[in-house]
Amino acid sequence: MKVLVIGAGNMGLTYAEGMSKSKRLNNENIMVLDKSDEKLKELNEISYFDAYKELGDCVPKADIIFIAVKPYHSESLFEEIKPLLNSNQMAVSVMAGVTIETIKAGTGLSKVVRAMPNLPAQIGQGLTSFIATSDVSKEEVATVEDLLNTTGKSIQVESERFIDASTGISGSGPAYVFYFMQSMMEAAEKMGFSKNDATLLVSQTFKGAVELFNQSDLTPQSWMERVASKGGTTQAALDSMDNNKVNALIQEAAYAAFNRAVELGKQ
Ligand SMILES: NC(=O)C1=CN([C@@H]2O[C@H](COP(=O)(O)OP(=O)(O)OC[C@H]3O[C@@H](n4cnc5c(N)ncnc54)[C@H](O)[C@@H]3O)[C@@H](O)[C@H]2O)C=CC1
Ligand SMILES: O=C(O)[C@@H]1CCC=N1
Repeated sequence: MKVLVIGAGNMGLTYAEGMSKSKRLNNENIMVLDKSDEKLKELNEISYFDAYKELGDCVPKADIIFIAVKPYHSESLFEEIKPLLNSNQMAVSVMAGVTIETIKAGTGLSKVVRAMPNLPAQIGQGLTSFIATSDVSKEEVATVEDLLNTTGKSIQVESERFIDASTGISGSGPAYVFYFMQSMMEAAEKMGFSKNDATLLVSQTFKGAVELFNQSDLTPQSWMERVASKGGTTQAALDSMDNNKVNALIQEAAYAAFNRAVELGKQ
């Protein structure tokens, strides 16, 4: 089995690296293509795959083609790639908002997997949601699942709506966490801490809180109650967040990403 990754950016390279550790593939079976010359120089330095610039040199050899270009580059890529594909090949797209219908029409392929990963995939801690068309066999789904899991965990969803929904939760979600971290670091610096200390105070707090949560069966609400003493400091902060409707605003933000994914799919 040979896998080709098209688009060697954050996501494409992450998958290429993850898959290089898969028992299903060895390095000669992984091909990576990027159209940027600068990127190509970088790719040629990496030993765990073969780098390509021309679609014609690698697309016909691939069984599975991972598409990891930006959504707005998909149309031109589809035009170039379509004449080179055959019906036995499978496309796995990680592009936000690009629907299965669009991928099928653009590539002419009927075996299509649409996936939504997230950035922690870079350290093997990603979460990918995915859905496969009915032409993808059970064995092929298992293969794709194994490949996706080289970057973390995955869930197979029932309908494409959940791919767009998971874009609003897990796909874009790491940015919400960074947003919260940034705000807390700014508050720490305003209180007089150095940048280094502010960074440590916040990063270790996030790490510890997530680890506590992961090692228990408790809900976030229960953990909040364990931190907060009646009439104490945490309650003052939580009340401030409630008064400012932070919960509703976070949910609104997640829906904004979900809606944007749906909107991208209509373009
Ligand atoms: N960055 C993230 O956290 C996530 C990104 N995604 C999706 O992954 C996809 C890629 O995102 P990133 O890796 O962040 O983008 P990126 O900009 O880092 O990488 C895209 C790469 O594709 C290359 N490229 C563009 N057109 C090409 C073509 N026709 N042929 C070959 N290579 C081409 C570019 O040179 C670039 O190296 C996007 O569609 C995005 O929606 C999905 C989930 C999370
Ligand atoms: O912002 C984006 O459109 C992509 C999809 C999820 C994370 N990054």
